[in-house]
Amino acid sequence: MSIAIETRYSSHPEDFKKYQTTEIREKFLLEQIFVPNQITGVYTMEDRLIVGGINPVDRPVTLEPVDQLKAEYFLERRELGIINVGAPASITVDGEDFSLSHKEALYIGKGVREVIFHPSKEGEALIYFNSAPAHAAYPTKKVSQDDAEVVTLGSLENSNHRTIYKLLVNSVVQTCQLQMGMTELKPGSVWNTMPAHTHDRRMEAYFYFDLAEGNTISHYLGQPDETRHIWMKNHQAVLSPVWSIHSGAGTSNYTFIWGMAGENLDYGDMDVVAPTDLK
Ligand SMILES: O=C(O)C(=O)C[C@H](O)C(=O)CO
Ligand SMILES: [Zn+2]
Repeated sequence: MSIAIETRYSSHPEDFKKYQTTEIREKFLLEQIFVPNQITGVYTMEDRLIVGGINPVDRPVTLEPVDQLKAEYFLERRELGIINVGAPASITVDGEDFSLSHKEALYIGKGVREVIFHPSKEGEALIYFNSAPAHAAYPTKKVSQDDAEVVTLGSLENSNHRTIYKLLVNSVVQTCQLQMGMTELKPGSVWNTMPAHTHDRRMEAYFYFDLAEGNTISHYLGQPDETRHIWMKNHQAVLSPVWSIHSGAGTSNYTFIWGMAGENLDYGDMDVVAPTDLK
């Protein structure tokens, strides 16, 4: 079996206040997303999102059903969003071949029976994925940065100048509940999602990458008036329950992938927190 998905249960914000560093890391941090020739990830009970990485090195890796799903095949009742964070990748979806360049995305709909991830001929194949329960079968669609809805936010003066590429969002591709995109920080800027926000309607997961050797990111989580932090490395992911902010500051700039599932498909539905109200 080349797929290993760990179950993680939800946390109550009142309990979260009592967690020590180790418990915060065990419950929210995904330390090792990429394992050679494996699909590795977490099935979180936060909106039942599955978050993980795929790293085919010297043989193709197939998306097999996992026990948590009790399904004949992985996408029997689910949709899948993938973003290539490595070398040019090739993926076979029910017999059709797709090529993804670095930072390109692919939406794969419910009902697809076979997904195969191939080793890259040009370097390391590193594919990040999110999967959510789905009620309808929408077509598989490749989305590049040119197809994305793009917004630039922040400023160098505020150390938060960044470009948000909304890749798998409902203005670009039909999905059931999944939304995914990528935010690139400009050189000299280190803060993402500042001002911070929550959205009770959707949980979120982050995956940090393109962080230069020797650097780290302090990711902030918790209710706005009760925050904690997790020191994160390149190629690590973190879960954000609906009650939690999800913001971060790096010791240099970086890129991250955000993914959400839940009540609505409205990216702009956020409850923004003034920086001076954070505690
Ligand atoms: O830098 C940002 O701001 C973001 O990328 C925010 C995420 O897209 C997000 O949190 C969406 O809800
Ligand atoms: Zn958010």
